[in-house]
Amino acid sequence: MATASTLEESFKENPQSLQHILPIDFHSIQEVPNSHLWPDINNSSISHDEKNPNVPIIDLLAPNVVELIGKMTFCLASRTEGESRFTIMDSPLDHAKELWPHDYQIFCDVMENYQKKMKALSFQLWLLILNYLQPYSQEHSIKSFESTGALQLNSYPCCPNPNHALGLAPHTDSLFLTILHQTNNTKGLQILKKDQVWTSIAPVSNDALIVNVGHLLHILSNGEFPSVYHRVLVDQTKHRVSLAYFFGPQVDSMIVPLVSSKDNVGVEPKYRNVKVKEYLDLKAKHLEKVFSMIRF
Ligand SMILES: O=C(O)CCC(=O)C(=O)O
Ligand SMILES: [Fe+2]
Repeated sequence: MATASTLEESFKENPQSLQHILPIDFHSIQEVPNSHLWPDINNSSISHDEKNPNVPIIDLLAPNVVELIGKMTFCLASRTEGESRFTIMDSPLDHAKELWPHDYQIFCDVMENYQKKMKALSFQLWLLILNYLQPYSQEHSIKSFESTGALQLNSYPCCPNPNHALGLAPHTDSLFLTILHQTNNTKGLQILKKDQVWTSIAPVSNDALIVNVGHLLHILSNGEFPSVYHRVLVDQTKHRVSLAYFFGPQVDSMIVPLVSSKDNVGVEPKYRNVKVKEYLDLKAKHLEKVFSMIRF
């Protein structure tokens, strides 16, 4: 089998995460079909907490931004869900031409511009995080690594029975950071807090973005920036759309837990070194169990 050398090839080689998506016609259904029922969405051990959790809101222009970034304890992060997804890597041109043969340019321009802005923002956040993790490091190799990114457009149609269906099943994101924009002022995103309570993350304002830590940053930071389980609920009357920009390293990079900063002297790495490609393959096969597979 050919070895993937880009994120895009790696996604194509590992389509497992899409295998259990069963498309349904949202216009014709009156009830959630059995294939899409989730029996325990609001059961007692996993309750639905409406209060906004203690998610830090960080102004990137604040003078103490590096310190504030270090306080990020919640960050955002199977799918037989009632959701549609469209993933864009680099140019959406081919897909857009198929969808709108005569009118694809505006969409492409907006998407390319959005990706460019998200890439720049991700890189800015990435440097702040590295400055926090390794404040005294002269090591520039990880700071100047080649990044990759993908933009995913998520659409969650109204659902006749939102208590028995999920928009997106519980998962953690894989790469370094996900920058999420929720539109229409419609909530749906929930994170699993340490006490095992699912908690809604309502949109704060139109110009606030949600930053979610992915598994690879969790490993690189030796657990200092933990990735968080999250899922998406659906709504009976509101259609929700979100844009998730995934930012990460090239698939041939090696992720080595950073344990050499001043504060971390004497700290043992909790995870073994892992190549991004190997990690993505393991995650595609074993989903969330991948974490225990690379933990010491
Ligand atoms: O739609 C959302 O709020 C979350 C999307 C998400 O978690 C993902 O695309 O990985
Ligand atoms: Fe996610």
